[in-house]
Amino acid sequence: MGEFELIQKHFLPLARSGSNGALVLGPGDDCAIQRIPPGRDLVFSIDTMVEGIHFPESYPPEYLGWRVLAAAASDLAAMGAEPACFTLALTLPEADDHWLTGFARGLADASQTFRLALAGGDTTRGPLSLSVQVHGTVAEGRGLKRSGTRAGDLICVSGTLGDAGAALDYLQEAQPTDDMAQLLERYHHPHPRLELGESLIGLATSAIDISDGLMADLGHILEASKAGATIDPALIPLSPALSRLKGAHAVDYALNAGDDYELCVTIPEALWQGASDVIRDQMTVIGTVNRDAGLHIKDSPSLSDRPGAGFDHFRSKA
Ligand SMILES: Nc1ncnc2c1ncn2[C@@H]1O[C@H](COP(=O)(O)OP(=O)(O)O)[C@@H](O)[C@H]1O
Ligand SMILES: Cc1ncc(C[n+]2csc(CCOP(=O)(O)OP(=O)(O)O)c2C)c(N)n1
Ligand SMILES: [Mg+2]
Repeated sequence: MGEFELIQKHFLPLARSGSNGALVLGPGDDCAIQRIPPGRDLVFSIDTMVEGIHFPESYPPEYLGWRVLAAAASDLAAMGAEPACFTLALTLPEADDHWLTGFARGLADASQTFRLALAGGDTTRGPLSLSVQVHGTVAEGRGLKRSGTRAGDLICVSGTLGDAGAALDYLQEAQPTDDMAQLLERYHHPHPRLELGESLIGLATSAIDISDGLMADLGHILEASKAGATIDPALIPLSPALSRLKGAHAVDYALNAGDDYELCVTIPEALWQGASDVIRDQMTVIGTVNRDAGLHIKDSPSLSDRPGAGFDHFRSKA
């Protein structure tokens, strides 16, 4: 199968089935064309996944198709953006029809679920890696940023944390228990909080999605906002499966493991009290922003500001 045949067979049908009003021109020309509605800002970001770093070797292609788009879409959720379209740069060691069929199926599922149309891409030969650029829009000037939180704001996270990160311990498990299977599902099928992100515009003073771990990603908010925070580890939402499997260590996964693709946001207390049940039901208050610099973990000074928290591709081992 040649490069053009591969694109025609596996990606053009996907582009047609997932097309939406945002795209004036999809794949097949030198560029795609996206129309930005009046009064909206374009919001865009790119993310790369590399075999052996972001997903294991011989990872099922259908999971990979979903995961790569979900992880990229999570950045749109963190900005409160409405999804529009994406491009895909795919580097493959070989054109394996079976692999491509599975990959395209997972990608199509995610494309439809997240309302992100495939706008174009690039296909090359080499070690397996994928880059996805996502585009969305937000009302002019309203995009949620990492900066903007003030002392007194509540720190809230969506869902439960730590499951996907802990799932790494069970990826090779031949016969996972039900609890392990629940964690593995969180790793294979992350669900970026797109609707929640959009609904937080006007409430959240800052936002980030948790890809590197809560400590690291909340740290980015605090740095961008020039603020500090105290969080109570006892308030961090954990799934029953994670608590059963990891006991007292469950909270360490929630703080540092990453791969959650949940949101961490700050909200002034009065706005949180008045927030809709739909929002409040998806989120848990875990602490407050304060003036003193640094991130403090209540009752655990040894954990506070622990250097090296989160995932850093270039952290030196020294
Ligand atoms: N090579 C690069 N050139 C320019 N900006 C970059 C580059 N790599 C990362 N960034 C920027 O640094 C910021 C943090 O990146 P990253 O940690 O990858 O964010 P995220 O977790 O949201 O994907 C982003 O604003 C991103 O655009
Ligand atoms: C096989 C495997 N090992 C380890 C991890 C853990 N991991 C790898 S990268 C990463 C952080 C997110 O990656 P990054 O490239 O920093 O994404 P971004 O913050 O840009 O969204 C995590 C938690 C994983 N997902 N899969
Ligand atoms: Mg990134």
